[in-house]
Amino acid sequence: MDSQDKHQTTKNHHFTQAFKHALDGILDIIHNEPNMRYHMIFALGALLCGIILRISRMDWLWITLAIFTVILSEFANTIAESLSDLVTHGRFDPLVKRVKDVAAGAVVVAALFAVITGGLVFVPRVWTLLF
Ligand SMILES: Nc1ncnc2c1ncn2[C@@H]1O[C@H](COP(=O)(O)OP(=O)(O)OP(=O)(O)O)[C@@H](O)[C@H]1O
Repeated sequence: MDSQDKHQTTKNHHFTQAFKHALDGILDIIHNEPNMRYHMIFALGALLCGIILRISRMDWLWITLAIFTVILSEFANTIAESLSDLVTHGRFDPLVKRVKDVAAGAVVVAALFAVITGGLVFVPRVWTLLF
């Protein structure tokens, strides 16, 4: 990243520049949001279980959907938090409380979807293996 890029406020000039900034965003959220790292560890666990238990193509679709739903909800949550902090600078605001709580709720709902999906896919397979 050159010094001009660091303080860029204009539109991206080409695809590689846009992609690099998108990559910066992904690395930033992984580096700065512990919850994102937990989501990724769980996702890796689900992928390993899928490989070990040889789940079907349809089950892979559900597991992938669940993983990306949780990850995207964490992106949305982080965007909401960052914009809120930008506006309030640490000052309490009831509307910001609502924004942050609703955004956090979205992550919980997505995580619930992932837990249910994982349960529906993996539990019957483990059950058949054990009994
Ligand atoms: N400026 C504010 N005004 C009102 N309420 C706030 C404000 N900042 C934080 N809060 C309240 O504190 C809670 C925690 O805020 P914070 O920004 O630390 O989110 P978090 O859920 O801990 O973040 P993360 O998703 O990174 O764990 C929010 O859900 C909200 O209820």
